[in-house]
Amino acid sequence: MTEANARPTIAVLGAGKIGEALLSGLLHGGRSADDLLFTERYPERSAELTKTYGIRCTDVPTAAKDADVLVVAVKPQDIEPLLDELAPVVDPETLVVSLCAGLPTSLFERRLPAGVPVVRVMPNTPMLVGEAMSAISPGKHARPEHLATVEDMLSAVGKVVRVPESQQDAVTALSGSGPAYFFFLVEAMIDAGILLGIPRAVAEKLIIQSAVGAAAMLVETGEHPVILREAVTSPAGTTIMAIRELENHGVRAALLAAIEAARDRSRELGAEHEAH
Ligand SMILES: NC(=O)C1=CN([C@@H]2O[C@H](COP(=O)(O)OP(=O)(O)OC[C@H]3O[C@@H](n4cnc5c(N)ncnc54)[C@H](OP(=O)(O)O)[C@@H]3O)[C@@H](O)[C@H]2O)C=CC1
Ligand SMILES: O=C(O)[C@@H]1CCC=N1
Repeated sequence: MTEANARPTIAVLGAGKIGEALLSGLLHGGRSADDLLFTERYPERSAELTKTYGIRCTDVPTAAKDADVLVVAVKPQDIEPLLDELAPVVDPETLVVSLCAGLPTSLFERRLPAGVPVVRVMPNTPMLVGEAMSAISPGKHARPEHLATVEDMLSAVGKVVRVPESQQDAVTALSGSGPAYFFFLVEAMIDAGILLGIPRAVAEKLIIQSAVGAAAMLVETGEHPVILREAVTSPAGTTIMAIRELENHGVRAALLAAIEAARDRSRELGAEHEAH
């Protein structure tokens, strides 16, 4: 890849949930299957992905030779053997992009050839439908053109922001895990519908469309969530009775504590690799 705007060949190392979401999102965003590669541990999984997306599965040395961008998408707990495999074969010019929660760019810089550019990314699974929120941070050797390449890749599957790497553990807790909190809320609200005697299919429709509508209002009006909530909350009406129960049960405090715990776990995942 020589021209600044040329499409790089991208290899996803570890095509699990987020790796598959990236491959699928890139294809939907117009990338050609010929410009994509992936590695996987089990032949059944590789065959399934190749059948679904028409993308070639390869091994780590071939990915390192053929790709301009190596996207590391294994679990943080699986990083060490992958770094052992990559270190002898990766070219110091190849851009390494890590999607791994908690792992600092310095880990990759220490274990891979000197000078290799590394960009740390925290995406999320709405990537599958082109609605990811990704935050990117450059490592020591990543230059503006590397960040531009990563931004170009990720803007095909959603929105992208740049953050200092010191904020990545917090970002992981907020938007990386964020979709899970919304799914949890939707699941609980559907249960409430069942409690009130609404058939499951109807409860699902009511709640999912309410979630879609609320998200669209946040995006399209640009209003603060407090203003939007106040517009739903009529004096002495139904909503305020529910809000009182949410406050009585400490839902706001629970969210603050939950997101802080997720941030702490991200830090812990990084610290587990400090000795290596
Ligand atoms: N899921 C999410 O919402 C998000 C995840 N992330 C990050 O993305 C990374 C992947 O997460 P997720 O997709 O959920 O995890 P998965 O376990 O679904 O995906 C990881 C995949 O990599 C495979 N794998 C492990 N080691 C190797 C190897 N050496 N070579 C090739 N393939 C390998 C795994 O195989 P096997 O199944 O056999 O272990 C698995 O298929 C994590 O680091 C996580 O922190 C970031 C943002 C959001
Ligand atoms: O749960 C996790 O560790 C990963 C990182 C962010 C979302 N999923």
